Amino acid sequence: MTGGINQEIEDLHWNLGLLQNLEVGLVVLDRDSYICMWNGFMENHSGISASKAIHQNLFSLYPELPAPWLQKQIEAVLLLSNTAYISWEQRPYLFPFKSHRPITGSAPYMYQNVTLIPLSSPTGQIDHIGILIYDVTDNAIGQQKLEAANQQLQSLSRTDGLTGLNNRAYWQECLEKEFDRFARQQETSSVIMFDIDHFKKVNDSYGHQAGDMVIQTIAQTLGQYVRKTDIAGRYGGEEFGAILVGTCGENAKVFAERLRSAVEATVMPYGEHRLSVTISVGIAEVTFEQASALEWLEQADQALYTSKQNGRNQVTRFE
Ligand SMILES: Nc1nc2c(ncn2[C@@H]2O[C@H](COP(=O)(O)OP(=O)(O)OP(=O)(O)O)[C@@H](O)[C@H]2O)c(=O)[nH]1
Repeated sequence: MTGGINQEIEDLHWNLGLLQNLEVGLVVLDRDSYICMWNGFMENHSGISASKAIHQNLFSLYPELPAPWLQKQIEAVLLLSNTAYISWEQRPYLFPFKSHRPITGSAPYMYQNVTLIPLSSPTGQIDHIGILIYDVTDNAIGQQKLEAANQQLQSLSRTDGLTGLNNRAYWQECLEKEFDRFARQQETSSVIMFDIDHFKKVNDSYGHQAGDMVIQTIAQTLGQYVRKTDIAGRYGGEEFGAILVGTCGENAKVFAERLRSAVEATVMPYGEHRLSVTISVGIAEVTFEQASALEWLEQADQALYTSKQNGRNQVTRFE
């Protein structure tokens, strides 16, 4: 019998030793949030010894904690007798511990997953709560880096390399979205397409590099003229498009005329040369008669063709 008790005490001693040295934070609170256990991990990262922490109210000891939120979580765990998990994605950390990992030196604090466990007494009553703090800084930083890389990749896959505008595939995707939005919300929009006039001559006379520089300059002008909500793109070699969100055909014509005259007035120095070009523009407003975004685009393209036919350097609205 005595041996049994001795064995139990020994087991308890071992268990406490393990909990004390666990690479996980362990805090046990009573129903009034007074600390009953504060393991080595908590001591190391908080700088507060167990002898100082135990018998203290957690929220008095740690005023930085999000008290109303944590109290609500604790109450729910005690009431429902259910374990609660809080991931770093919901709340990056509970205890404001510094990150000590050398490879994640960029993390200002330790990211934490937190588990709240209801603890029952020998009589079966839930009168304590265990808080486990897992240091997930490496995972969190890894995931954040991956997300940033994905975002960068996505942005690259949508961007035209020469001009920095949206590329054709992404721009067309936006046009389709705008067409669907019109079907749902009936808010008008217009699309403009434009093409640099006699661009072949620029390449032939000054070389491909000069041609590229002209394309970049026109793209910049377009970028300066569109609103933040508009979507500008490079459709092809020297052809551009812009979705003028919430703009009727009449106002799109005013916009296009301004853009046309700005391009005409732009002088582009290239070596000892001063280059200038003009653009032909086509406009189409979205309508219920169009069966698809493609038909909407084709109407703008037809209007652009009319501008070319009628002598270039002009704006035509599809009627
Ligand atoms: N420098 C450069 N040239 C390009 C690029 N993409 C297409 N081009 C050139 O753009 C020219 C387009 O010529 P065309 O389609 O005949 O039209 P244009 O000379 O502009 O004449 P119009 O459109 O009828 O006024 C071709 O010479 C293409 O090689 C590019 O990225 N850079």
